[in-house]
Amino acid sequence: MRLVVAGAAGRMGRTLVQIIHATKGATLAGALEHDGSKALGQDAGVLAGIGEIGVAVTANPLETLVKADGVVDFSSPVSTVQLAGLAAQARIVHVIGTTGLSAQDIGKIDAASRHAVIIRSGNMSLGVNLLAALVKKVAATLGEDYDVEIVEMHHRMKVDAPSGTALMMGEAAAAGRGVRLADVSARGRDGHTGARKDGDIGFASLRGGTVVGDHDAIFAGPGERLILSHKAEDRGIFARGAVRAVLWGQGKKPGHYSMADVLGLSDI
Ligand SMILES: NC(=O)C1=CN([C@@H]2O[C@H](COP(=O)(O)OP(=O)(O)OC[C@H]3O[C@@H](n4cnc5c(N)ncnc54)[C@H](OP(=O)(O)O)[C@@H]3O)[C@@H](O)[C@H]2O)C=CC1
Ligand SMILES: O=C(O)C1=N[C@H](C(=O)O)C[C@H](O)C1
Repeated sequence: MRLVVAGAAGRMGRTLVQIIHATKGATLAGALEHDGSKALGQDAGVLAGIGEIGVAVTANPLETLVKADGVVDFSSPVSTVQLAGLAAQARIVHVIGTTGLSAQDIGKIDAASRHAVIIRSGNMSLGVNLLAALVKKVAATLGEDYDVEIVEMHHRMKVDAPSGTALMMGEAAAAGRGVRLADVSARGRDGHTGARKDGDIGFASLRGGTVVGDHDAIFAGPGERLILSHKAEDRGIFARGAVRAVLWGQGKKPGHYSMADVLGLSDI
């Protein structure tokens, strides 16, 4: 499968170039960055630390996508929404790892998925997707006597909060309780907030150093706490998941899929 990496000079982009290069059945057909990026014209393999592979970074998405079967995209919300439209025109698979998307952005991605196979997840790792299924089950079992708080920590360069993974955990807990996350979400507590509201799902975000991604879903009940935890140690877990997703997507019907679909976890 001929693949394009969007955000090719970024932390995830460089990891993806390494993983695609090492994956049988996948070849790197293009590397995208934004207009004005310092990486334009550089070899994507050199940027990724694997030596020259003959794929230069460009800022021409249309020209690049028409020569590909799929695009793996960990870039920025503006770029991801634009690429979803172009992937739909080119009828190729679009894997979206970008987080910090607004409801409006997701609406546009939904519209593009009428013509393209789009696989989107706030976290592409096997461990986190399994954890989300467990969070749903535990939330359904414990009910509202146990307060749910989601705590995440990431490296100092991360630009969005709460993380996409934290929101996935929140969605899973809300689904387990049969409520909408938007109705019960408590974010950014500060000052005299009053006591916690029954049924709230709370979020707290920490930033610092080089932390790849830590997430805890805490169920705090009367006299005990249950904590479901995931610690990412290497970005390779996200990149391998994304490559697995794009290969899975080839030949599927157009639609907006999740990593749970790819991993066969949707029914848990
Ligand atoms: N779903 C998952 O499993 C995971 C998701 N992520 C998410 O992926 C995204 C990227 O993360 P990370 O790699 O750490 O971030 P980086 O900032 O290191 O990488 C993003 C890259 O995309 C580039 N970019 C910005 N705009 C465009 C554009 N219009 N076209 C092409 N490239 C563009 C950036 O360029 P510049 O720096 O010059 O702005 C940068 O090189 C984030 O949203 C993050 O939360 C991260 C890890 C796992
Ligand atoms: O920006 C990151 O680094 C990460 N982003 C994703 C998120 O927002 O949850 C996934 C992972 O935690 C790393």
